[in-house]
Amino acid sequence: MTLQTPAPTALSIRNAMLEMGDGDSKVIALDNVNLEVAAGEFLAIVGPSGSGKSSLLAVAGALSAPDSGSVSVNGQELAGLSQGKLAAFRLANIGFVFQSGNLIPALSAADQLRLVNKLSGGPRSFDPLPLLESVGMAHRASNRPGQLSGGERQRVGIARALVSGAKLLLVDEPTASLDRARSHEVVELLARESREHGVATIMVTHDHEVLGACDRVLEMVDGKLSAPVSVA
Ligand SMILES: Nc1ncnc2c1ncn2[C@@H]1O[C@H](COP(=O)(O)OP(=O)(O)OP(=O)(O)O)[C@@H](O)[C@H]1O
Repeated sequence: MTLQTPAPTALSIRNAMLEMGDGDSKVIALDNVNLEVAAGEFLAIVGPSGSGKSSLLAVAGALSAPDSGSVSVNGQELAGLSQGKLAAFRLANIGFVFQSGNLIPALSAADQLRLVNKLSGGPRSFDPLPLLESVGMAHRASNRPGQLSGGERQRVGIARALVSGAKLLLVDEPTASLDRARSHEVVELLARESREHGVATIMVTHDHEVLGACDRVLEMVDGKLSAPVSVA
């Protein structure tokens, strides 16, 4: 009999509460949220507009602190870290991928990755090609974003998010501007990168067509995370 060691927890959120706005327009964006995501797991979060999905990504990514509750990433409790330490921790441990890929227009695909390596204090000998190769973009390494399709930009954005060896990847609506075939390609790529690199990936999406590639799907409603959603 082989005993499998459980994958380490990459993200742990406990009893997180977050209010947004003030006075009469105050809303509870996160209402006692509890979430654990294991290394290598690909989790999708769905839910209506305004239900708190972006707020959850912001808290998981150390971009906002919850009003109460705790967040830890790779075993590091985030509360109590100074702003400087938090920024360095974020750069080394958390990758972000946004809707449009969020690439810098003037830089080639290879230079997008080189810049992140430099900012995160990576090795001088860093070679962007293997990562670009892993997302199927090595042949476009010297192209700038304006010379790439939406799906290709997303691939470069995913490679860039993995440059510093981040073990937590936060992905916001990666397929919003893509057609069905490219959406599937991008989400399959996220699934593969999560598995192969042991990265915990949380993807917020409205695109129910791509949920089959995810290990787990949760729904957010009125700031609360529901039980798992079946995607069978
Ligand atoms: N800067 C802000 N000031 C006040 N309220 C805010 C602010 N940002 C978000 N909210 C409110 O917090 C709640 C959660 O918003 P959030 O952006 O997390 O939802 P979402 O599920 O990501 O929505 P969408 O799917 O439309 O992107 C909403 O009621 C929203 O109106």
